[in-house]
Amino acid sequence: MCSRDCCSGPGGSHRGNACTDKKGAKSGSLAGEKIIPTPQSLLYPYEVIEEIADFITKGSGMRPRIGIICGSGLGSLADMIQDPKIFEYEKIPNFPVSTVEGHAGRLVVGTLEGATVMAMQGRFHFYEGYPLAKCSMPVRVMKLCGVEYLFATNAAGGINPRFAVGDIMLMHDHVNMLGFAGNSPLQGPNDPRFGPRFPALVNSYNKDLINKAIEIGKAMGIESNIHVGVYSCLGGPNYETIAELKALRMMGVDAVGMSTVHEVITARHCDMKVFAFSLITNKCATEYSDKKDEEANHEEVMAVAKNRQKACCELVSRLIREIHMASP
Ligand SMILES: O=P(O)(O)O[C@H]1O[C@H](CO)[C@@H](O)[C@H]1O
Ligand code: HPA
Repeated sequence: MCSRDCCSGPGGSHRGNACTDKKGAKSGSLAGEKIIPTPQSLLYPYEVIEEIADFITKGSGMRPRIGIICGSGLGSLADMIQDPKIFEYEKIPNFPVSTVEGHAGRLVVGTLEGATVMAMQGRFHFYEGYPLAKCSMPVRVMKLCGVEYLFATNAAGGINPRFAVGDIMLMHDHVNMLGFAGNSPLQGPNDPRFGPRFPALVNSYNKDLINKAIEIGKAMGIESNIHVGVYSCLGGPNYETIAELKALRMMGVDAVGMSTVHEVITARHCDMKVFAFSLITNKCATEYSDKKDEEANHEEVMAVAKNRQKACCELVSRLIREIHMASP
């Protein structure tokens, strides 16, 4: 019997790290025992994620229901949390550290608008040298802490010419460029305690939450600054070339960044409801120009995020209030 609970009954076994059921059919992803498994999904076995989640729920005395990932310069989303219990990433067992400016590197657990929440003030990016499974590992920790809703936020460059700096794009879909290149946070043997081997990603972004956010934008008087669109994640850390931006636009991408997609994939794999938005911190040039001020830079990204944090905080807190009021 398989000790990881992933085989279908007696006789199930692991060959290498692949899981075989009693008929010998593989439920993991390895083609044969002589193939060295990709370390991706094996980096954090279920039990390790469980230990981290226990550390947080016992340390905070809470089982949060909503998880928030703060984008670059949007750490103030976590500052709204009441009675916060703060966990520095370096003190959480087996947690990576944040290396990017604007990502403080701490987990904040508490209440917001009556709901129990946990927020990551600092996310992990592929370009920091972390594999995607490591970047999105905290989403699985959230799941085992009890989180049902993931709120993922990011700073992004606007490719859609209708977008202005400071606008908010509610994500209704994504183009996973890292996936096009054969990379996924779910790569490697699958542990069905998290989710299925082949998760569907249509309708990943919860329509009810998008509609509620649009209504909230109207109530806030910022409807002309709210859009619904498609986000794409590139590996970074370099910003995009003009040719890449033109290609993304032709593919129907409205905003581009270097995060979020792998977190959403991981969240949908374990059946969390997802709400995500991009704060447009810069307009992406799609024509060649010598003007230095048209080049994307992280200082501008941070400055715009700081300027727009109030609107982003209000949108998030109002939406959480609605979720909490609908089912306390
Ligand atoms: O996606 P977040 O973490 O908000 O940050 C965005 O801003 C940084 C570039 O300025 C990149 O990390 C990009 O992904
Ligand atoms: N490109 C990629 N990531 C980003 C951008 C951008 O223009 N702005 C903020 N994050």
